[in-house]
Formats: sequence, structure tokens, C-alpha cells
Amino acid sequence: MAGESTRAVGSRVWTIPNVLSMLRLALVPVFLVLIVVGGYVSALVVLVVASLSDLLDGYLARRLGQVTRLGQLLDPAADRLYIFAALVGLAANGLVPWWIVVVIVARDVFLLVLGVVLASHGYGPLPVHQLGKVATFALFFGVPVIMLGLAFPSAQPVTEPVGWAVTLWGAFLYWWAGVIYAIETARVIRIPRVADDSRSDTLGEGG
Ligand SMILES: O=P(O)(O)OC[C@H](O)CO
Repeated sequence: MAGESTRAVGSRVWTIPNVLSMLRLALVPVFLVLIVVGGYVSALVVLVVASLSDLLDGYLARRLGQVTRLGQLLDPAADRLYIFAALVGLAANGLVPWWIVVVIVARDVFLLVLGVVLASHGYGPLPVHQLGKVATFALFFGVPVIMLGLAFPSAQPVTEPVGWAVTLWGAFLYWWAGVIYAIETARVIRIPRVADDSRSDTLGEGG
């Protein structure tokens, strides 16, 4: 729903799309528990339902003119939480290494810090970069493909290499987008180039 930032955005809370987003968020703990207990087929069903509700609430928000600020926050938050939950659940079962969970969560903590820096200078969040969208999409595709192999072991020869390749590529792009956000944050708040300025001052005085 990032592209909606240019549309008229409302401040209502209890709209149909927002209720759908809240229900999607409420399903995150169910999704996590299902993974932890090894119910990968059921977890994938929850994920498919959540993804369909994501498409539906985006459509309804546009169709009913119910694009809201809350919706713009809830949607990406839900996407992130499903990715975190899948990775945490799989790591808890020893099926993915914990470092990949740390890499993904650390990137979002990094973005949170950038958000605080921007807010402290009076700026709102940066617009979503295309690379961030591609990275989230890759993670949202790669991690469920790994789960697909766990749900249907006969598919593993295909799902394991494909799922891992896409997940690792997604994690790389996720951080690459993070670096772009950091550069953009520095540009926005116009960090003074202290080293260069003081150097030219010193040279000036010396000459
Ligand atoms: O969608 P992401 O993960 O690239 O994050 C976007 C940032 O929150 C933009 O402010």
C-alpha cells in the first residue's frame, strides 16, 4: 500500500480494510505456534489466507476510498511480522540458523534508529524504496518456499535450493535497501561535513 502515500489519506481507524489488517496481525501468533509445533501445512494455509486478505484490503481501501494512515502502518508491519514469525519458528525448530533471524531483525532495528533520527530532526518516515519492496517480496516468497519443502518433503529437492537462494538474496537486498535509507537519511538531515569544513578552515587560516 506504499503507492497510496500520494492519495488522499484518512485518519479513520475502524474501516473495513483496517479491520482486515488487524485480523491479519492477530493471526501472526497462530502462524508462529503452528510452525513451532511442526504444523507446516496449516501454517502455510494461514499465510495464504493472510496474503489474500492483504490483497483484498488494499483493493477495498482504494475502491471504498478508505486509505488511512493506520492502514499504511499496519500493512508493512504485518508483512514484517509474518517474515519474523516464520524465521523465528523455523530457527526454534533448528531448521534455519539464528543468524539469519538476527540479520533480518537487525535491519529493521537499524531502520527504526533512522526513523528516530529523522523524527528528532522533524522529518517523517522516508518513502518506501523500490528495492525495499523487492526485498520484502523475495523474503515473503523465499521463506514460505522453504516451509513448503517441510510440509511436503518430496518437494524438498526443488524447494530447498530455491527457497534458500531467494531468502538469502532477499536478506541481502533488505540490507542494501537499508543502506540506501541511511544515505537518504543523511542527505535529508544534511549532516554537516565537519571533517571537510574544518580542514578547509584550517587550510584557509594557514594560507
Ligand atoms: O519496506 P521497507 O522494509 O523497505 O521499509 C521502508 C521504510 O519503513 C521506509 O520508511
